[in-house]
Amino acid sequence: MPYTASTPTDPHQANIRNADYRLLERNKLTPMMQRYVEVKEQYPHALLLFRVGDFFECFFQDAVTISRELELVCTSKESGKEIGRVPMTGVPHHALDRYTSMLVEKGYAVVVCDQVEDAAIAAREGRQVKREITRILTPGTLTDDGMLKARQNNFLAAIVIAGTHWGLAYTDISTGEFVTTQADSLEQLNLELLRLQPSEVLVPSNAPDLVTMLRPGEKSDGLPECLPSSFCYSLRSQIPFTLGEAKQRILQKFKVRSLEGMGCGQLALAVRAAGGLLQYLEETQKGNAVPLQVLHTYTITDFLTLDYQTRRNLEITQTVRDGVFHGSLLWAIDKTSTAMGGRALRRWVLQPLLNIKGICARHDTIQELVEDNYLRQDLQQLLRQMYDIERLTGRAGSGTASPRDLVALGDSLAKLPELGAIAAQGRSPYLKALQNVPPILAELATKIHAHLVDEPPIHLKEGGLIRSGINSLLDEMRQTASADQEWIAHLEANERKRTGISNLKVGYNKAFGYYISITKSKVDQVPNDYTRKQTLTNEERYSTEELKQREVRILTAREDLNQLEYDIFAQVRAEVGEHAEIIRNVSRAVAAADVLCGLAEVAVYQNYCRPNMVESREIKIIEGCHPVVEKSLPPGFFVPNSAFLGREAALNRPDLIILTGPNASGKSCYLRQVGLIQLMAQMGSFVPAKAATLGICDRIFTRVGAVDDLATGQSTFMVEMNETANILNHATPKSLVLLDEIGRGTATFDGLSIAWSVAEYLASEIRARTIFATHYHELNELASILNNVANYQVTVKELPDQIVFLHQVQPGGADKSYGIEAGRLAGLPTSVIERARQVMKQIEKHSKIAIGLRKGVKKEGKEEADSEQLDIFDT
Ligand SMILES: Nc1ncnc2c1ncn2[C@@H]1O[C@H](COP(=O)(O)OP(=O)(O)OP(=O)(O)O)[C@@H](O)[C@H]1O
Repeated sequence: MPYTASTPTDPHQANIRNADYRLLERNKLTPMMQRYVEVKEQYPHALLLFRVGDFFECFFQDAVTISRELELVCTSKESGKEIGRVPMTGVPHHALDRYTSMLVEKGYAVVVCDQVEDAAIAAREGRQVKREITRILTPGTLTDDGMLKARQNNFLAAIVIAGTHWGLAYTDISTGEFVTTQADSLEQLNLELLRLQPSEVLVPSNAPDLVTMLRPGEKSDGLPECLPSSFCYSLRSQIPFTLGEAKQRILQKFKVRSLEGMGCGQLALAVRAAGGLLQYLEETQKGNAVPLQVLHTYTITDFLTLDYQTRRNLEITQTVRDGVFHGSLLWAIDKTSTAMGGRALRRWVLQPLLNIKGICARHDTIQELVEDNYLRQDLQQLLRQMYDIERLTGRAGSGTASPRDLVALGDSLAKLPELGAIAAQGRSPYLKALQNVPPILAELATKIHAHLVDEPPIHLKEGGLIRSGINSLLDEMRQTASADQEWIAHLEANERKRTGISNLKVGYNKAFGYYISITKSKVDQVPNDYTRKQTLTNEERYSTEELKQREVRILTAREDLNQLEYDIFAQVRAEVGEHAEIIRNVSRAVAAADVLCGLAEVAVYQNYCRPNMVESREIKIIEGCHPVVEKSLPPGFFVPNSAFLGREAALNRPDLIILTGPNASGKSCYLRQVGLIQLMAQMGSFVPAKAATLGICDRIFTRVGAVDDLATGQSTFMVEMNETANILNHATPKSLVLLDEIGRGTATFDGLSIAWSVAEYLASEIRARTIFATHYHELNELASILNNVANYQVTVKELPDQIVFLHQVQPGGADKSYGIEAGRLAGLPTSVIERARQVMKQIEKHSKIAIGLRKGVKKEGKEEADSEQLDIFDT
C-alpha cells in the first residue's frame, strides 16, 4: 500500500509532532490521543504506530527518526546506538510485530492504532479519519509473536506406568512450576500431554510401547492421531523411577519432612514420576537453571475433559485452517495485561472447572469488575506496568537475571502494595488475595531500587549499575577512577600546549589502549619522552610513561570496579532468589486477577452475560452468539440464536437436536457457539448471550468436518468413524456432544444409516445432550419416534434468483438443501445444474417411497429391490 510516512493525515498528529504534547489542551484531543498522552506520560519513550489494513502507516516519536530510504530508525536514547530499522513502505503487520516486540523488550512502550475508516473518503467528506487504539504494549506485554512466546509454558514431563495407571510429573523450566498427578487411563494421560505440549517427555525403559506411541506421526491404539510437531521423547533407562528413591529425592529437593503435606503421599505413581523428573533435571543441570517451586498435585478429573478433536474443532487456542492464534477463542477473549496473566488464561481455557463453587467465585469477581469500571480500570492500569514477575523471579533464583531484569522485578514488586490497596475496594476472594502482600516483597523492592540505578546498562562489563553511597569501597574506587579519567580528559589540552601541536588528539582503542595521535606532518615536533606505539598512513600514535601508568591503573580499576559492582548486584539477586516461593505465590494471585480483569473487560465491551450455573442437565442459552464470528463481523451483523437442551421430568427440552439447513446457513457456527458458551462458562467467564442457564458438563465432544490423516494412513471416513466411536464409548448423560455431518465420508445410504443409528444411540442409550447437524433430512423422522429428540433448522429466504441466509435457528426440519442452488451460485455450467435437478427429482422420489414404506404406506407397483434397499429405517 503506497503511503508516505511524512505526511500525516490527522491534524492532531501534526500538532503533536511539533509541540510538547503536555501543552495541548486535553479536551481538544481525540480520545485516542488522550490515551496516547497518558501512555506517553508514563513511558516517555512511547512509540505511536498506525495500522491501516494489513500495513502500518505512520508514527511519530522523539527517539525514532525516518531515514531517507523511508525507514523507521529506532535508536536508544541512552547510548545513541541504533537498535533497529523498519522499512516504511508497505510493512506487513506480522513483520511490524517482530519489531514492536523488539522495541517493547528494549523498554519502549508501543501504542498500536487501527485506522477504522478510509482516509480518502473521510477527507472527501471533510471529516477527520477515525482511529482507535487497539493495543498498548508496554514493557511486560508483547506483540502477537513475542506475546505468544511469552504466554506459553516451557514444559518438561516424565511419565511412569503401572498396569492401566499412569504417573505424570512436569515442570516449566522458565518459571520453576513443578506439578505431578496421576492418570487412570492412557486416554487421560494423552489428553494431559496434549494440553501441556511438553518439549520433552521422559519415559522409563520398561514401557517400550510408549516410545512408539509418543513418536509423532505414528498411530497407536488410544493415542490421538496428531501430536504437536514439537513433541519429542527421551528414553531414560537409567532413571529408576522407584518409589523409595523418588520420595527421598522429593523430600531433599523441596526441603520438607513428609509428602503428605504436599498432597501426593498416596499417589505412588505421581511420586515416582516426580522423582524421575527430578533426577533427570539434576543430571542434565536443567534443575539448576530454575529453582523449582514447591510441588503441586491436582486431580485430572477435577476439570472438564476436552479431547484433542474438541480443542481443535472449537478453535480454542488456534484456528483449524491456519493453525494460528488470530481467530481462536483465546484471541477473542485475551485482554490480559501481563504475560503471566496470558499464561494463566491459557490454563483456564484448557482446564475449565467442574466445581460450581469454583466457577461462581470467578463469575462473582467478574461481576464486581464489570459493575465497577473504575476498580477494573485502575487495576488494569497498574497491571499494565508490571513485568513478568513469574519468569523474572525464576531468573533471579537461578542467578541468570540481568540487572535490568532485577530492576524490572523491583518496579513490579513496588507496585504490589498499590495494587493491593485498589483491590481492597473489592469483595471477592480473588481480589482479597491481592491485599495480603507479604512485607518482605516491599523490602526487596526497596533494596533493589536502593542498590541498582534506574536504567542499568545491558552489558555487565559496561559497569555503572550500582548507585553511589551504597558501598564505601566502591565510592572510593570510583573517585580514584574518575580522577584518572579526568587526567586523561585534560591530557589532550595539556599536551597540545606543551608540544605546540594544535591538532594533537588523545584516543583509545581496544587493541592498543590509550594513545596520542599526531599527523605525519607534525612528527618532527614530537617531544623525546613520547614512545611510538603504532604507525598509520597519515598519523603516528604515541604513548608516554605517565600515560601508560594511568592506563594500567584505569584498566585495573575498571576491572576491580566491575567485579565489585557485580558482587553487590549478585548479592541482591541471590536475596531475591531466596524469596522466590513467596514472590511466585503473589504472582499467581496477580495473574488470576489479570485474567479476571481481562474477562470483565471483554464482558463489558462485547455485552456478555453472567451464566447461571446449575447442577441439573439444563442448557438454556437465550440469544447466544459465537464469540469469534461475532467479533469479526460488523456490529449487529451476527444473528443471535437460542439453544435448549437437557431433558428433565418437568421440562420438555430435548436431549438431541437434529439441525438441518442449507450449506453455509450457519449450522457449524451454531454448533460451535453452544460448545464455546458452555466452555467459557465453566472456565469462569461471562458468555456471549442475553441470558444463559447452564448445567455442568463433564466433557464436550465434537466431530466437525473430516480431514484425511495422511500421516497415519487413515481415510477421511476412518478418521470420522474413529472419532465417532470415541464419542459413543465415552459420552455420559452429563456430556455435551456436537456432531457435524456424521456419515458424509461414505456412500449415501451407508452414511445415512450410520448417522441414524449414532443419533439414536446418543438419544436413547446415552442420553447425552447432543446437537447433530446434518444434510440427511430423513433424520428428522427420529423426532417422531423418540420423545427426547427435536428438529431445528437454520432458515433461509428464497427469492426468485437467489437465496438469502437468515442464519436464524428455528424449530422444525428443513425439507430442502439448496445444494444445487449453491452450485449454481458457484458457477457450475447450466447443463450440469439442469441435470442435477433431474437426478435430484428421481432420488427424492425414492426417498419418499422409503419413508412411506417405513410408515407402512405401501406404494403400488413398488419393486422388491427398493424396499430391501431402503429398509434401513426399521428399528
Ligand atoms: N448466526 C449468524 N449470524 C451471522 N452470520 C453467520 C451466523 N452463522 C453463520 N454465519 C456466517 O455464515 C457462514 C457459514 O456458516 P457455517 O459454516 O456455520 O454454515 P454451515 O451451515 O455449517 O455450512 P455447511 O453445511 O456448508 O458446512 C459463516 O462463515 C458465518 O460468517
